[in-house]
Amino acid sequence: MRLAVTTYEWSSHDFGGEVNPTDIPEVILLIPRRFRDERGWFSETYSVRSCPQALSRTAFVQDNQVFSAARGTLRGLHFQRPPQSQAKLVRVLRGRIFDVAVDLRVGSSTYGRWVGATLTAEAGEQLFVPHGFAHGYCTLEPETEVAYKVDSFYTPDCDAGLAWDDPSLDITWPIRTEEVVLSGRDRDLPTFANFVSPFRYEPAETPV
Ligand SMILES: Cc1cn([C@H]2C[C@H](O)[C@@H](COP(=O)(O)OP(=O)(O)O[C@H]3O[C@H](C)C(=O)[C@H](O)[C@H]3O)O2)c(=O)[nH]c1=O
Repeated sequence: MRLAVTTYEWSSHDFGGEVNPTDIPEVILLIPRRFRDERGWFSETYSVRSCPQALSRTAFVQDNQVFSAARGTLRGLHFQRPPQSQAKLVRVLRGRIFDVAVDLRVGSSTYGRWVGATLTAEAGEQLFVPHGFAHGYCTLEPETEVAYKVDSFYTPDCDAGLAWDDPSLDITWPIRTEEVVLSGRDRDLPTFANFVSPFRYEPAETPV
């Protein structure tokens, strides 16, 4: 079941943009401020100094950049199992995506539920996906480029996933099924019904 993403203005220069708690408070939508002038604009897209605590506590170790040729390219739902689970900070360099996080933390009040947000190069929205969540996105334009930070290195032996179209997750993807472009691996991912989660819910020590 989809949970809402609510937006409110955040005018503080501390971060300089907007931070939007979603209905799963650990999943955070951020819109870094853009300083515009006659040449264009400048934005600090990531800063340990000024980002929400949940991000400044995350020691990212790897940057990824992904090009998807076709609109409707769907990557996910993926996660890495412990001890190589990953938190991710996702943004779009070109085009638009619908980005989704699914709560896999046993004991969470939102276990098995998802939040989604449209991220665009035009506005610079970012989504922070913490440990314990599956992550996936579909592109909404051709030739979309996505960049994201992760806090654990790629570890194929820990790579895992769930089916994007699992009816028990009931994710409302904003694309028609017939236009979805999937990898062979993503076509064969298991369903949530047969899933035994390696993640446990741990209440955050401090607010995000
Ligand atoms: C993820 C990753 C992949 N690779 C290599 C492995 C393959 O040869 C090739 C494509 O990998 P894959 O098909 O797993 O790429 P995506 O389908 O975009 O996977 C990602 O999709 C969703 C959205 C995620 O959140 C994960 O970060 C990740 O699983 O890149 C690497 O060398 N390093 C990496 O960190």
